[in-house]
Amino acid sequence: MTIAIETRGLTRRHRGTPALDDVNLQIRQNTITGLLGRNGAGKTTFMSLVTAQDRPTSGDVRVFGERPFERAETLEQMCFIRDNQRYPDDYRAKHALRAARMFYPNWDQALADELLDAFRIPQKVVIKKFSRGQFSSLGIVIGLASRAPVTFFDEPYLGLDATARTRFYDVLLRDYAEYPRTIVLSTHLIDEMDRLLEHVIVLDNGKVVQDAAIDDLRGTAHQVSGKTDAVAEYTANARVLSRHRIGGLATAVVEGRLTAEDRERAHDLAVECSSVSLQELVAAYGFDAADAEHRPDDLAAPTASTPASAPNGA
Ligand SMILES: Nc1ncnc2c1ncn2[C@@H]1O[C@H](COP(=O)(O)OP(=O)(O)OP(=O)(O)O)[C@@H](O)[C@H]1O
Repeated sequence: MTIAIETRGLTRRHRGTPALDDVNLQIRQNTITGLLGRNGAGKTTFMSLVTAQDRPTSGDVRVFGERPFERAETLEQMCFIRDNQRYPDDYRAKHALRAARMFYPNWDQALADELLDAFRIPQKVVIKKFSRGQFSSLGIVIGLASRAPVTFFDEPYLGLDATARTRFYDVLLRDYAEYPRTIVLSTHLIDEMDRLLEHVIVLDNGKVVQDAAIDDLRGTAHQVSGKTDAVAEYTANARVLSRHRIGGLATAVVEGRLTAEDRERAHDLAVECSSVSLQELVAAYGFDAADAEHRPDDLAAPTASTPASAPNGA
């Protein structure tokens, strides 16, 4: 197993406030990893640090064993597609592609041409006049045609219509199958993109709260809903990731697989247990107990049933 990206104690602070806090991760070569988490969790910061677009306050980043900063051989192996990419005012799509072709050693012009057509990217309009979706599409074309051994897509779908998003997912899977490489995607469209992902990293407040193969992650938690008292009793000894209450009814996401014993207890307490989607699970990891305390309709989160070690103190 080759490690493509490794970070140790990776920390980035802005005026003392951590955007990324002591992150220790290993991302395997030739996998598609979803980098997930709430707004401000640290996803873009992580990608910027690994691609040497920003420098850590402390800690270490290695890409294929090398420190990327000011190391051309490592930098040309990485492609980082983000929504605030800037181009010169007079640049059209062909100029952006020409620059990318010169930079990325594995560039595939035939794939770039195919995708320009497929995403209907205008040829005669300067990039600065592109619509939001056209701008995202150009990033997708460059990210895929670069065939960079390590490719980062930071929320690549902004402004894309449903047809274009589906096309992106299909082309990504097709090209990855033919040319395996290490791809890291940040996304909030988790249920839509989970079929692409083999591994998931969840960040919250700059820290890693989950790092697992997607198949291991599925079923690591379940949801219980019913009358508030009954849900409280069901969760009395459980590690609760999130809780919500509407009127006299409550829902909680509980860590742990749903066992036959759980089903029996649920039946006795007249509560309903169900599986959670990846999106619901990630939302539960980002659940903010402190916020919930201020909302009268939510159960006060930190209770005896919620061990202090739970993510976010939830
Ligand atoms: N240049 C900066 N100066 C001050 N704070 C910053 C700076 N860049 C990032 N931050 C802060 O660092 C934290 C992490 O930001 P980051 O952009 O990495 O989050 P994210 O997970 O990518 O969020 P989103 O899903 O909204 O894109 C945020 O609280 C953000 O406000």
